[in-house]
Amino acid sequence: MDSRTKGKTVMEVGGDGVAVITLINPPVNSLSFDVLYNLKSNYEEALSRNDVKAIVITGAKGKFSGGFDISGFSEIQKGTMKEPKVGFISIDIITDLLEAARKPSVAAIDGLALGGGLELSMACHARISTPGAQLGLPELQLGVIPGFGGTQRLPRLVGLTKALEMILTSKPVRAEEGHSLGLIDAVVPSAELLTTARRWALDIVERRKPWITSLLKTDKLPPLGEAREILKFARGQTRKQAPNMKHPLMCLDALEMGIVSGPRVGLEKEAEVGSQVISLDTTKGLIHVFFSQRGTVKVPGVTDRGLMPRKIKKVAIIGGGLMGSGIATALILSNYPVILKEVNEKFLEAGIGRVKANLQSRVRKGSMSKEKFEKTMSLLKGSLDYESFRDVDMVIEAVIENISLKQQIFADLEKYCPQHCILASNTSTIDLNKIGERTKSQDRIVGAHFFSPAHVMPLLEIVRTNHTSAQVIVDLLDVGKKIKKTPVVVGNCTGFAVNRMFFPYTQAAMFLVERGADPYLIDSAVSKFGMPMGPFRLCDLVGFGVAIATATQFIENFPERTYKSMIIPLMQEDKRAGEATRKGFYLYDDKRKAKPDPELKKYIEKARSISGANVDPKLVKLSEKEIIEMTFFPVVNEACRVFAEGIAVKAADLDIAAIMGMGFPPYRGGIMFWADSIGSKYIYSRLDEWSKTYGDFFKPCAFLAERGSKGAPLSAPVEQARSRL
Ligand SMILES: C[C@H](O)CC(=O)SCCNC(=O)CCNC(=O)[C@H](O)C(C)(C)COP(=O)(O)OP(=O)(O)OC[C@H]1O[C@@H](n2cnc3c(N)ncnc32)[C@H](O)[C@@H]1OP(=O)(O)O
Repeated sequence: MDSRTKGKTVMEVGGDGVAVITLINPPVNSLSFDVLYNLKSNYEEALSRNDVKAIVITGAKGKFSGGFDISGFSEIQKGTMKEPKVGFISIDIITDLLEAARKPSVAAIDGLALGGGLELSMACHARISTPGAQLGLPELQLGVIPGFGGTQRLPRLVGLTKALEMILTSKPVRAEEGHSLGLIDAVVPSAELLTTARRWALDIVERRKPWITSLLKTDKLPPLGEAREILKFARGQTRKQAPNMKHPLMCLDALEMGIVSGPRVGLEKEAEVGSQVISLDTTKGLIHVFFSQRGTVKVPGVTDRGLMPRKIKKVAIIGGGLMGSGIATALILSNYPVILKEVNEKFLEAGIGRVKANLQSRVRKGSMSKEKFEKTMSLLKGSLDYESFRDVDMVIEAVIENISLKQQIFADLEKYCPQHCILASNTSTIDLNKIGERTKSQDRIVGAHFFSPAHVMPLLEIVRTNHTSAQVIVDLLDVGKKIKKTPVVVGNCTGFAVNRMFFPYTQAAMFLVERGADPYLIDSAVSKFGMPMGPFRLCDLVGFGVAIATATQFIENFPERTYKSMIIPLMQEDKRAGEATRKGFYLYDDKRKAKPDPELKKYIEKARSISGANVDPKLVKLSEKEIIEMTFFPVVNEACRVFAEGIAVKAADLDIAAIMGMGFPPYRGGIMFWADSIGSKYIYSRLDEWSKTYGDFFKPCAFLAERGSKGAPLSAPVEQARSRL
């Protein structure tokens, strides 16, 4: 393969008259323009050759295709690649050359057919699949739309409602379900895939099997009036669920056009919309997230050294509280045998009870069978001492945030655990060097910071000190992958990446409220921006105990830039501690529904009198845009510090950490990507102005000042920074 080309196809014509075209573009046989143009040439040749009666398309090495080559979108966005004529791939090649050909095509699907891969197969006249293959149109998740005819062919094959579900949720179905839906014609074992597909193709030629053109099917489509109602409902839901995104509605436009005006017009609309969405900001953000998420496991100096992960056969967890039990749940769900250690029978029972409850909720929702529940629970053993730690490969400490307690635990672990055992702490804020002060084997100490609830939240912050060995990081990256978390490797500091970046977020909100801004308007603006909830609702959710403990760590470590507000401590004095006490910034009813509380004013006024802050008429009337800037630019500022200090190796890691750890909207690409979309110059100038008026809390850091003065992107690599990693 030419090093400049991306992938190819090969065609082999058998003595039976079937031309087998294989898509080759490792690792997922994505459809790059090179692959697509090769496919076109193969078709032209196959159609002109007298010895070819039918065509089978398949993918190399057990994968049909993961869809269009997503890096092609990035290149079009950057202008480094020219987009082909609108409709060239979907209409000229896939529809007019392939689907309308005089010779039939059969798709032989192994492993997966996603996005453009499934669309290509739907233009074939039959689809044969291996068991368990994943079939789906996940394009909306990337900010694009199915652009190779998927908006037209999927509803015609599986019906409108199911097609909408598959497209709008981006969730794939398995081959077996695809078969019952009519998307797949037969499911056969991998070893029989090609022979079945060849025979099927010849059967179509001989008219022993039907020659079906998906685009012309109408039997699965509802009558027009009903279709319009279904689409109207889908639009309403989409507007509610994705209010800041245009592309899902644009996708529905293409789908509806095909139903109302016929599939050819639909294809044209799809091609037009497909081209328009590429330049949307939300699309740029989502595509950046796709690659950044996969990039977190590439850690320079660690994953490029040829180290292989060691097998972790057994894990011990110390502490069965909310975090410990959540981590235990995540591990046993991925088949790791786990020992859960507690200090007494009562706590141990409670810890095991929490794990049980986590799994039972899956049984109740129908996502886990009773047998699987029993089997999974059998992987968990309780313990009150360290005797059973003699053969564990990894320990995760998850006790309360008390430094001397953790130091004692780590010193004990060194005595009981085998030499190779990884010693991890789930601390969310405490410096790991302090935790390991009384431990000799510093190279085995690492942070494994999960987010609550640990069995649900997708992020795992892997924290390394100057001493942590590369092997330990490689091992933990592998565990992270096995328990289906996205790991981000960060350096050691108070709060690590996520908590540190986001500590100014709540503080900025407190600052604004003490100066007269309405907390409920702040929450509403932040929710509209795309966060799952605003800062005040979040404080209520995590509870004021946690909020105060975290704030204390920051006040101690970064006093020069901490805004100290008394609002939370004053409320806590009155036994208002958040959602758990049914009162915090909001009042909560039996169903935990939040409603504003007029009494809140009292606490704000009292806090104001303690801090000596005055109501500022400018801040009372902030627009939503200004609220977002004043709450998130301090976050950007802290993210810049984290990046400049080398706590994160890549700005993109901070994007993923913000999205997965704090719920920053993925379609904004993450905190640094979003900041760059606004521009460092503007962010710097706003923070600089506020710091002059309101103090050092807003003071731009040196990194931001330097990049802002030049208008340079914040995400560009830090060359000179002394990495702490
Ligand atoms: C016009 C059309 O309608 C538009 C489209 O088709 S858009 C594309 C639609 N397809 C998708 O969204 C599928 C995206 N891919 C995936 O979901 C997953 O990669 C997968 C399920 C295919 C495989 O998952 P998994 O085995 O865990 O491997 P994963 O780590 O995700 O990917 C392996 C590599 O393939 C790359 N890759 C996967 N799909 C790709 C694609 N469609 N284009 C380019 N690269 C792709 C990944 O970036 C990664 O590269 P790396 O090793 O250099 O980091």
